[in-house]
Amino acid sequence: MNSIMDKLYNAVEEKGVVCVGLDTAFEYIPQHISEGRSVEDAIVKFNKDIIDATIDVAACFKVQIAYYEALGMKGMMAYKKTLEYLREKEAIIIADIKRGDIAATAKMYAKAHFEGDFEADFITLSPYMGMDSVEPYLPYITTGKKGIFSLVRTSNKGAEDIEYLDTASGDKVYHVVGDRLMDMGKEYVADCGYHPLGGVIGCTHVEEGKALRKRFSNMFFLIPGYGAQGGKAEDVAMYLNNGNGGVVNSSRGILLAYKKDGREKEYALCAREEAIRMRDEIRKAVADLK
Ligand SMILES: O=C(O)c1cc(=O)[nH]c(=O)n1[C@@H]1O[C@H](COP(=O)(O)O)[C@@H](O)[C@H]1O
Repeated sequence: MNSIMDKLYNAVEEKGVVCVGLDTAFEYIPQHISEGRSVEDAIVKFNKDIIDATIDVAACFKVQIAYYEALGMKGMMAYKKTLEYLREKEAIIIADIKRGDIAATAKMYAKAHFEGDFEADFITLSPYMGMDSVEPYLPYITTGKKGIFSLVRTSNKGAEDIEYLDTASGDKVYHVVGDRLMDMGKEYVADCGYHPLGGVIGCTHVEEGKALRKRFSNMFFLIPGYGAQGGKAEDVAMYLNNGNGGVVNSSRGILLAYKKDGREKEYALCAREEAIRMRDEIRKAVADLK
């Protein structure tokens, strides 16, 4: 069986590491698109254009649910239609929902985002309620069709507040989280060598890149922080294994690429150019590491 991890691994081999972040704030949409359309239609039109323009150069798409939830029902309709379109195009979908709750509730989140209107291939989780808050997702993971990305070491400054705390063993809290995921994931390692309990590892603290890659050798990384948050291709290259083993998200950097040269009418083409530039820059950084 071609599991979701094998699909993601193969997509990276074929298309590179770029994960296009559909964090579509309504104000990002150029006026000629939003004018005369409902909020829902404008978001869907913008997202479809970005998807069409980047699908052959993106390993996957990450849809950040907050941007849609913030708009109420019309936002959630746009979210549903965006996921439907991605599925129609056979794109790999990461739903960035960052859930974390007791097992009974987590079971409902799993159903909500691995089935039905909001079905995605991967979802993001916050593991801070412990591994019993992650276990309810396993029935979906055992099918080989679904996976998760749990926060491990995030890209924000506040990562230092809790994730960086020292534990009695000398490890940081984020090491312990990663170890637990590695332990839980070992039963599910796919043919490509990675298991579907991936980790979110921001690329804004470069000094740890190599160490994390070594310690969590068969954990697939979702790497945010490139571009708008200051992460560089040289940093990202260290979080990868020969250019695979992770996908690198860029949201604002891709969606707002048109603003740099005031090319509003060409927003989709600008997104494509930026995704290609990013892909090639990271490929070069990986090659330079060797
Ligand atoms: O889980 C995430 O995706 C995530 C984790 C993290 O540590 N940092 C982080 O920025 N993110 C997400 O990655 C995206 C980054 O967006 P840009 O900074 O615009 O590229 C947003 O959707 C964030 O919610």
